Amino acid sequence: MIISGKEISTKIKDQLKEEVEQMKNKYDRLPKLAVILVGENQASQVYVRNKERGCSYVGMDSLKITHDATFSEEELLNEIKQLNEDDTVDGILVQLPLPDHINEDKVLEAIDPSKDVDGFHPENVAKLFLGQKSLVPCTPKGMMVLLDEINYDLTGKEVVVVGRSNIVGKPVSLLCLQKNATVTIAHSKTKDLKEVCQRADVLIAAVGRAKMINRDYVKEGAVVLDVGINRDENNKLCGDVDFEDVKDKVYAITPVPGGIGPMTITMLLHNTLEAFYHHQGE
Ligand SMILES: NC(=O)C1=CN([C@@H]2O[C@H](COP(=O)(O)OP(=O)(O)OC[C@H]3O[C@@H](n4cnc5c(N)ncnc54)[C@H](OP(=O)(O)O)[C@@H]3O)[C@@H](O)[C@H]2O)C=CC1
Ligand SMILES: Nc1nc(=O)c2c([nH]1)NC[C@@H]1CN(c3ccc(C(=O)N[C@@H](CCC(=O)O)C(=O)O)cc3)C=[N+]21
Ligand SMILES: [Mg+2]
Repeated sequence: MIISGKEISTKIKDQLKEEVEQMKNKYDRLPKLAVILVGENQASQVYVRNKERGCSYVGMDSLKITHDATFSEEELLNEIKQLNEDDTVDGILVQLPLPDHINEDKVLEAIDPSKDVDGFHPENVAKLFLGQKSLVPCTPKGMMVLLDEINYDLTGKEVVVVGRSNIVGKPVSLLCLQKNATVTIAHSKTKDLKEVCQRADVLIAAVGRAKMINRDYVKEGAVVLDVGINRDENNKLCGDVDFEDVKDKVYAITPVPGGIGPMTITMLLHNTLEAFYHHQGE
C-alpha cells in the first residue's frame, strides 16, 4: 500500500477549512500564521511558499516576513517580541536553518509558547516529554495521523527511528512510545544499522541521505515512513528510502514527494487553529 500523504492532507485541510469558516463567523477574526524566513535558502523558500498556500487553502491569514542573510539576531528577537504581543497573530514559525550568526536556541525560546506552532520551544518540548497537552511538532504529528488513517495500532510494535534530531527523530520517538510501541532510536554512530532496521515493524527514516534505506534494511511486511527530502543523482526529489527497491516488500510506505511533506504543512495549519482556539479562551 502506498500511503498518499497528499490525499490525506487534502481531506484534513477540507475539514480545517470548514472549521476556519465557523470560527470566522463566531469570533469575527481569522486564525493567523506568521512565518519568518532569514536568508536565501532555496529549499526553505519552497517550504515557506507551501505553508502560505496551505493557509490560503483553508482560509487562514498568513504573514510572510523575509529578511536577507545579514539580518541580526537582535533584530530577529525584537521582531519575535512584537509578534508575541500582536493579538492578531496566533502562530509564529521561524524557518530553520538560520544563518550561522544567529543562535537557533535563543530564537526558539523567544517565541511565546502559546504561539509556537512548530512545538520547538523548551516548554512545549518538556510537555511532550511529560505527556502533557502541548503544541506537537508538525512532522512527527503528521506521521501519527497517517498511521491512524491506515488503522495501524502501535501497541507492542517494534519501531525503529533512524535519526535523532530535535525536530523529527526525538519527538516522533516519544509519540510512538506514548502509543505503546517499543522504540529504538538509531543515528550515525549506531552499529549494525541494517540489522537494527530489520527488526522494525515500523521503520521511520529521518536521516537526510538520498535512498540510503534499501530492501536489505526492511523486514517483509513492514510499514515505512520516509521523512527525507533529498535530491538524487538526476537532481530529482527523493526520500531517504529507495522507494522502487523496497516497495514490493512492505505492507505500507509513504512516497517522496507526496508523503510526509504535505502532512507537515497540514499539521502546521492544525496547530495554528489549535493556538487560535487557545487564544480565544476555548
Ligand atoms: N518531510 C518533512 O516534512 C520534513 C523533512 N525533513 C527532512 O528529513 C531529513 C532529516 O531531517 P532532520 O531530522 O532535520 O536532519 P538532521 O540532519 O538534523 O538529522 C539527521 C539525523 O540522521 C542521522 N544520520 C546521518 N547519517 C546517518 C547514517 N549514515 N546512518 C544513520 N544515521 C545517520 C544523524 O545522526 P547524528 O545525530 O549522529 O549526527 C542525525 O541524527 C532531511 O532530509 C530533511 O530535509 C525534515 C523535516 C521535515
Ligand atoms: N521551523 C521549521 N519548521 C519546519 O517544519 C521545517 C523547518 N523549519 N525547516 C525545514 C523542514 C523541512 N520541512 C518541510 C516542509 C514541507 C515539505 C513539503 O512540502 N514537501 C513536499 C515537496 C516539496 C518540494 O517540492 O520540494 C512533498 O514532500 O511532497 C518538505 C519539508 C519543514 N521543516
Ligand atoms: Mg537540523
